[in-house]
Parts: sequence; structure tokens; C-alpha cells
Amino acid sequence: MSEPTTEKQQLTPAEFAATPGEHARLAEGALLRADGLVAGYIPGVNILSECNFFLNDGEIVGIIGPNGAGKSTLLKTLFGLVAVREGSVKLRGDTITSAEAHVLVTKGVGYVPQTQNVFPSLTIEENLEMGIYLRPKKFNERFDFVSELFPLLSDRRKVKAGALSGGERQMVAMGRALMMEPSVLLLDEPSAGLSPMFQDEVFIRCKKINAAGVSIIMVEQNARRCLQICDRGYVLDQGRNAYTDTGPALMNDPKVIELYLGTLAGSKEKK
Ligand SMILES: Nc1ncnc2c1ncn2[C@@H]1O[C@H](COP(=O)(O)OP(=O)(O)OP(=O)(O)O)[C@@H](O)[C@H]1O
Repeated sequence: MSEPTTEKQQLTPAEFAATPGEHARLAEGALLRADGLVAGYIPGVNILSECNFFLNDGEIVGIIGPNGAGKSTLLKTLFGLVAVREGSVKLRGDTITSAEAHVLVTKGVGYVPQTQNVFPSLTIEENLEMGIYLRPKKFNERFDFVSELFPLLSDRRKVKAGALSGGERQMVAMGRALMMEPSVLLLDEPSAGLSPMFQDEVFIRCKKINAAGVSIIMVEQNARRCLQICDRGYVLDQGRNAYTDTGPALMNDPKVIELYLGTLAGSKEKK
């Protein structure tokens, strides 16, 4: 008679790490964690189904997966923009489930949506002022900080955001979110719609922002590039986490390659 197989034996390491039990163990002491999230837009239709997630202090964590998997919905749920039906979100151990966005901003969570993330009729400077309207006295100090990361923002501070390229707008949006000195930055597809050169620039800036002390959660379609810069990644499928591991481990996991990275795996050596 064969030995009974354990859950661990049946699953790959990346699948096992995504199980609720292992998540609960690994998420101990995390900066931000979500446990068993169920959330959706339309009554009776859940987009997230018992989704688990955590971010440690100092990490960049990427969320990848097929179209419609619920990646953006997860970010919106963490930022209180989609109501939580079940489960919880905690920041440094404090429950922030469904807290309103302006409350989360004061607690150190910044969010950059994928689209319509700047005020086009306002100048760069005015956009950044909007980012810190809750603490206007700190404007100069924070402006200096974000200008170090994005020199464009001070060089062209009087230019209207509507006159900027997509990549430049992305920098304004990220700069605005950084004005409130967040400890966690949620980025929804920051490289979407940008030319390859600007895409790369965005990933380089993310590394710099992270090096400046900001932990980052990034949803990305450019899965391979995202996993290259991330400490850890989650593969989301149908609203739940299917795999989680370090970026390199996910990039080399045969199942993740087959199901989610597709032909990108063939261009593995291209950096
Ligand atoms: N405002 C909304 N109202 C109703 N359904 C929505 C809304 N936004 C998203 N959805 C649905 O939720 C599901 C998940 O969408 P979501 O944008 O989170 O996926 P995603 O993984 O980010 O996909 P993509 O990579 O294509 O952006 C999709 O079926 C989508 O149609």
C-alpha cells in the first residue's frame, strides 16, 4: 500500500506557498497582508475568491496573471475602492479592511491607478500639490524628495500634465502618490501603453523608489520584466493566488512558464 500523499507532496513549491495554511505562516509580521479576500463589483459575482497576499517591509512584490484574473481588483480592494465581502486587510497588524482611500493615504498607503492618473489641465506642480493637499506645509520637502527620483518633475514643473507623453504622465502620477510619504505604494500596470524605452525607465524608477524606503506592490502585464525586479511574485488566476515564490523561481517554474509566461520564456536571455 502506498504512503498517503500530503498536500506538500502533491503541489509544486510555488503552489504550496500559495495555500492558505502556508500563507498564514509566511505572512507573520508582514507590513501589509490580505487574508481570504472575497470581493467583487456586482452583487453575487465575486471577482476575488479567498485571495491571500502579503508584503514584507522593504519588498517589491509583483502580481501577474491572465487578463481578467482580478489583479487590478486586488489592488483596488487593498485601497478600499472595492468592498470586501469576506476576509481582512491589515497594515502593520491594524485592520484596514474597506477603509476609505483618504484614510489609507494618511496611514501611508499610496495608489497609482492604471489610467486617468493625472489631472491633465493642471501643471505638474499643481498635480503634486493635489497629492499632498492633506499636509500642504510639507510640500517643499516632499517636492524635493520626488524631484530627486524624477528630475523631470522640477525641470518642467510649470508644464500642464496634459502636454506630457504617457511615460512622463506616469512619472507625475507616481510622484503625486509619493508626496504623502507612503510606506506602501500600489502600482497598477505602470508600464502599460508605454514605449519599450519608457517601460524600462518605469521599472528602473520603481527600483529607485524601493531603495528610498518604499515597499511596492505592482500589477503588471509585462510579467517577465516585472518578475526580474521583484523580490517575490504572485500569479493570480480566477481571483485566487495560484502560485507564489521569488521572482526568479516563478520565472523558472515550468508550470508558470507554460500557463502564464508563454512564449516570453523563449526570450529568457533577453534582458
Ligand atoms: N468596475 C467594474 N464593474 C464590474 N466588473 C468589473 C469592473 N472592473 C473590472 N471588472 C471585472 O472584474 C474582472 C477582473 O478584472 P481586473 O481588471 O481586476 O482583471 P486584471 O487581472 O487586472 O485584468 P487585466 O490584466 O486585463 O487588466 C473582469 O472580469 C472584469 O470585467
